[in-house]
Amino acid sequence: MKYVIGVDLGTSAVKILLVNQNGEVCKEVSKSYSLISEKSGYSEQNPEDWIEKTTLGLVELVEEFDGDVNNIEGISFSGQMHGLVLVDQDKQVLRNAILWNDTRTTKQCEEIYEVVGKQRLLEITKNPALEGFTLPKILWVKEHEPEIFARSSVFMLPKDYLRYRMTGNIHMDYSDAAGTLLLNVAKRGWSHEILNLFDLSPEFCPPLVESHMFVGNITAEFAQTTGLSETIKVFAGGADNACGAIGSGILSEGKTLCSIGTSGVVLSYEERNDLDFEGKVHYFNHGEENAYYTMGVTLAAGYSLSWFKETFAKLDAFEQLLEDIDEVPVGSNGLLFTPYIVGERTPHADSNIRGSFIGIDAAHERKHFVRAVLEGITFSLNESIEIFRNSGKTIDSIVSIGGGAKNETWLQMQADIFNAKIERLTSEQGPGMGAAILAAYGCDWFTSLKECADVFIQTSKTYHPIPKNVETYKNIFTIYQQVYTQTKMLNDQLIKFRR
Ligand SMILES: Nc1ncnc2c1ncn2[C@@H]1O[C@H](COP(=O)(O)OP(=O)(O)O)[C@@H](O)[C@H]1O
Ligand SMILES: O=C(CO)[C@@H](O)[C@H](O)COP(=O)(O)O
Repeated sequence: MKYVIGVDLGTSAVKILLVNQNGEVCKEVSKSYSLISEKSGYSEQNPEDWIEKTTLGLVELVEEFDGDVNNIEGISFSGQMHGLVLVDQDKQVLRNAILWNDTRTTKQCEEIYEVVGKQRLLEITKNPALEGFTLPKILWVKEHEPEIFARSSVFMLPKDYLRYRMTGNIHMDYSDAAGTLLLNVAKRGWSHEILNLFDLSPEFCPPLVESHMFVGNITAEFAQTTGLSETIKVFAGGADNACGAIGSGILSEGKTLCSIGTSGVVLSYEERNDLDFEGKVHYFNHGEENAYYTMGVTLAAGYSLSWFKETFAKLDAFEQLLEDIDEVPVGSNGLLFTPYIVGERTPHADSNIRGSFIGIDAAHERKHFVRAVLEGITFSLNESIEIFRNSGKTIDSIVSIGGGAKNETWLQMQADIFNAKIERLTSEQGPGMGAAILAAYGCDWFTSLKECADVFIQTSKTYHPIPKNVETYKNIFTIYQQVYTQTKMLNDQLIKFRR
């Protein structure tokens, strides 16, 4: 039997899957790392933590593998998007990576609109200037840490840096490059127009490759440290959402994905690169050649739940925290939560807005708050689904993945709030599975990603909307949608008190 490895370099942890030729997950390893948040709006990670934890994970995986390591033929990657890693001439990391959920760059986003023009930016990159994207982070370092910027020779995204440390080769794939605001998404090349406008040289950007492309072997040193074979083929990999889509079979028109990780996304496959969503949703290159996807993003989806757990129930596991939410009726007895705890992206691109609990009653217990958090996150994702439906898409069936797909009540809640059938897969590790599929296709086990996905991916359970709940949630959703506008001004006034 042959095997491939899918590495998902997430925000909360690196998750590594060993998958055989039948698509069975033979081993799963997860190693977590933390976020560094110096002040409100800042979110960083030390790239060395990614290397250390991935290496540890691979060592564990190889140690517990009872087959011949030479049969582990390929490895590929899925990575948290947009994070800026800057290295110098000697490829030494110059500062912590600034992550996708860091919102310090509102001023740089305004500068991008002024310099490029909003319409032109949309024409080239298909996306608006959002704090989370990479170009604003590059401009922030240029302005605030000029001595660091002057020493930088090339930028990378998180999984590209990990792959560089494993192979010694630097590349970036189209699906991840699409989230930098430096790529001409339709023409699939770095935008020299945008690079010139910001005085950035083309050498600052890594060579572009397809996600399934072979980009080298691991170094002898990395092979020795991990126990992997030096002959293992390394394939580029993709953005976590592109990989999540591949790993959930979102490889043809009409397929929709809901992924609840640290962030939450609703994503739809697009064959075409010339649709106009006016920047209301993200429009990126897929990990499949010449395909695209559109996507709405809730910045703090799983993060809202983990924030609640860390703050109010540190010692409980997620399973314990969620064990009594079934006792709380739909609508959490009038308690409403908005998950804007680090600002928001879709539909309100607003780095200043913050979350709220509305309707706190003396009768509410912890379980009501927990259920309200889950409902608020799901309402936020439903706003993206509404945008897709309003643009003419039919969304009646959604594949749900990510940490959020671990809980049955939450899956039923998704069916009821989205008013769509929810499919849970045998593994909720969509991005890791997508990376494994890229490696399997790269190894020529299959003639297309789709053929591989058909073998590797199975639905384990389907959740159907319950009409009575759908009706209740519809009514509460209209109240939820008002909270943003009703609390916007209050939050703006509170900014000066944030640290
Ligand atoms: N048992 C569980 N039930 C529901 N949600 C969970 C559970 N375990 C983890 N989560 C949620 O999943 C999130 C992590 O999901 P994951 O897909 O691993 O994220 P990432 O790829 O961003 O690292 C956590 O923030 C948490 O909110
Ligand atoms: O910023 C985005 C997408 O634009 C995020 O989806 C990141 O890619 C992080 O993903 P998770 O760690 O939540 O999976």
